[in-house]
Amino acid sequence: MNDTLNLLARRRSAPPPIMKGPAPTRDEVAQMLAIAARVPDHGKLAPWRFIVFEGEARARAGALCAEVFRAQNPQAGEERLAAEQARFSRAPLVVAVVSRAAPHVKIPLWEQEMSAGAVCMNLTVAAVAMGYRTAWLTEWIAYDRDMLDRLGLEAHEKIAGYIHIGRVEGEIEDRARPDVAALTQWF
Ligand SMILES: Cc1cc2nc3c(=O)[nH]c(=O)nc-3n(C[C@H](O)[C@H](O)[C@H](O)COP(=O)(O)O)c2cc1C
Repeated sequence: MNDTLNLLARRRSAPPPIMKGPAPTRDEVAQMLAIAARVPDHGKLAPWRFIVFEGEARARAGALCAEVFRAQNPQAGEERLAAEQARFSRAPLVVAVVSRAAPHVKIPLWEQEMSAGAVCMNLTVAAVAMGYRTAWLTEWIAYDRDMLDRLGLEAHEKIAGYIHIGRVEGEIEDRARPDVAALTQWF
């Protein structure tokens, strides 16, 4: 297998809590995002955008998580609030891929949203090819309107994924993979 196939055949996610720095450099991030944006995109709409959380910005975003969580769960204990404060700090870098899909005369919403999924996967593969490990997460912060407002998402925008990126030493045990033959029909 060549390097590309080998990467794709072996890639697997890593849990953010075991991710270490250093974070990708600004140049590396720019390269990752350029590759991430190179996806099939019916109508050339670029129906997605990025929000990058790095360094102290992760703590600022975490403070928003804790604030929203506390407002909605007044009984929340200090431990839970500390976990919310740390939500964006588990990995050295988090990139939110935001779907900007909107009604269009020709291009269905579904196709625009799938393009955002492709962006997430391209970003994942680019980061892994650069020596990092990743986790594509959504969690409650992808669906809570108060949180999305605080992150500056417009009403029609959605989080396709928070791609967590960092360094992990050693191998990570794989998960069971689907039986592809059982899922494949040769028509
Ligand atoms: C859109 C999307 C959202 C996901 N959100 C979560 C999540 O919030 N929490 C989680 O543990 N896994 C989540 N996952 C699953 C992981 O990203 C990942 O697929 C899985 O942990 C292992 O798969 P892999 O090793 O092939 O990457 C999500 C996957 C997708 C596609």
